[in-house]
Amino acid sequence: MSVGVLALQGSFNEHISTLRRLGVEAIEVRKPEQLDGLSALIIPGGESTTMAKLANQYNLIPALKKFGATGKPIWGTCAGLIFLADNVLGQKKGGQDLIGGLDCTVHRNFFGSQLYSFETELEVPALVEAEGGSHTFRAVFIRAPAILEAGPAVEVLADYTVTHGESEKEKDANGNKEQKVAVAVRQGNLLATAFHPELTSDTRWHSYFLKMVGKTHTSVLNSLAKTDVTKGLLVQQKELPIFRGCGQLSFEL
Ligand SMILES: NC(=O)CC[C@H](N)C(=O)O
Repeated sequence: MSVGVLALQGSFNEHISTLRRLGVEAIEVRKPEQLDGLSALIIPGGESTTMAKLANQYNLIPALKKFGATGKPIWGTCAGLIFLADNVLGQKKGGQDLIGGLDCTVHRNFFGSQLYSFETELEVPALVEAEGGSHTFRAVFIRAPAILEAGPAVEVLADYTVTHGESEKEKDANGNKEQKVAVAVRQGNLLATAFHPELTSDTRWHSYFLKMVGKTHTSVLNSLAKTDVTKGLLVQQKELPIFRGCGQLSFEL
């Protein structure tokens, strides 16, 4: 089994390291033909408009849509979630190419500009049930999107409540100060997270995805069972893009 990671821009290296650490063959995908024969695909975080432009240049959009139509698992993290959404609010003028398939409405920069990036402990019951470990997950939100509406086939795995400011402008469309949004969802073979599991040392989201991919791949499941997820930090916290001025993730406002 091999898992492709869209490697045009953003945090693809971190996904690849985590997959390899879990004993899985990880392939950088930059050309349509590199999707052939993959068991699954990860679309990393980064900047979705830039990624879409590059995907267009490499003639990848039709191939990505075709890959999605095969029903093979795809996991989108942050910008990857935007790529997978059927409906995106807050797009740049002229719009952007999307793969679609995930029946939801996503706000591209829901939490605001880069300054409003944050980390939090998220409750993710389905992840803990499947993978064990701590009852919360350290979630890194970097100029993150959020899922505002989801169709009936979409299972919400984690949500987050934001408190808007006092002014009328900052209340949501219904005048509420508090708003609960979904930040991790699953719809069949599509998994999407508004945050960046690849930037933490906790490999449970990757294991969860690999189990979606590898129900029939016992060798992978066996090697996952032997992996000690607590060993070694993938990225030291001080090195996260949020702190180092987005070296890896290039943002456009
Ligand atoms: N960290 C991220 O992937 C940010 C995504 C960003 N909001 C976008 O529009 O693409």
